[in-house]
Amino acid sequence: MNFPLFIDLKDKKVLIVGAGAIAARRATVLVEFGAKVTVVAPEEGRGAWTNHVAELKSSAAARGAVSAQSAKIAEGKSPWECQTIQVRELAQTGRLVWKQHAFCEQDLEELEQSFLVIAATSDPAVNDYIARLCHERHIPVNHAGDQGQCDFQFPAIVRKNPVVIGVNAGGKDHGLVKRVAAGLREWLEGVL
Ligand SMILES: C[C@@]1(CC(=O)O)C2=NC(=C\c3[nH]c(c(CCC(=O)O)c3CC(=O)O)Cc3[nH]c(c(CC(=O)O)c3CCC(=O)O)/C=C3\N/C(=C\2)[C@@H](CCC(=O)O)[C@]3(C)CC(=O)O)/[C@H]1CCC(=O)O
Ligand SMILES: NC(=O)c1ccc[n+]([C@@H]2O[C@H](COP(=O)([O-])OP(=O)(O)OC[C@H]3O[C@@H](n4cnc5c(N)ncnc54)[C@H](O)[C@@H]3O)[C@@H](O)[C@H]2O)c1
Repeated sequence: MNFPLFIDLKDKKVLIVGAGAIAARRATVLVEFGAKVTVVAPEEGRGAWTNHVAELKSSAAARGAVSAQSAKIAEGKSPWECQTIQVRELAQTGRLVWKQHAFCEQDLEELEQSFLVIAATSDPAVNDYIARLCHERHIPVNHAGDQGQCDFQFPAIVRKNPVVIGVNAGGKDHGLVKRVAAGLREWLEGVL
């Protein structure tokens, strides 16, 4: 069972390696909490994010909705599904710095200055390598493809100022986490 530590991320450097769906989901949340995020990746991902965007578009078109986002919100989808912002847009609007190349030696300094690191590339060997670099330097790392190499996990976040709730199931059931968070969001609306 993981301990829910509530960390002040304001102006702390976070390095995310990879720019796919997972990286975008994490970057969106971290930026919102004030972290100074740098992404290192040659291009945006073509994995889950591409499917997600295609699904958003077809669902919006089917409903004749004004925007894909509003269609999803109307369907009661979770915030990550509605609100995740792509890495390119976060970079273009100055909310993070995107170093557009594959992770290499010149990024070591960035890694060493980071408070947290997220290894979320589609290449397991690169993720393993980043996790190892972090473990050797005692920098907390989240490895998107292997929970055994993670020092911390991402919770589902429920928040209404000033309350923040993080939901986690020890990495055993993200579907359960999503359902619990959805229930808590509804409940929090009623009590605050
Ligand atoms: C809470 C949330 C936060 C977030 O990620 O932003 C979260 N996952 C969310 C969504 C989500 N995750 C996945 C999909 C399917 C589509 C997709 O691929 O994107 C979706 C989307 C959906 O379900 O709609 C697939 C998935 N997830 C993990 C694996 C690997 C594995 O299980 O090993 C796989 C692939 C294997 C599989 O498909 O089973 C692992 C993790 N997911 C975690 C958190 C961590 C601990 C969770 C726990 O405590 O159990 C951990 C360990 C990551 C970590 O932190 O290291 C967020 C809901 C936010 C919300 O609703 O507000
Ligand atoms: N934890 C979770 O919730 C979860 C869910 C699904 C998948 N995963 C894992 O997360 C990984 C990423 O998933 P995704 O859907 O975001 O992938 P994706 O394919 O959409 O994106 C991969 C990203 O990695 C980048 N990349 C590849 N090689 C790189 C390198 N050498 N240096 C820097 N960047 C590099 C690509 O440019 C791209 O931006 C998957 O491979 C899988 O292991 C985790």
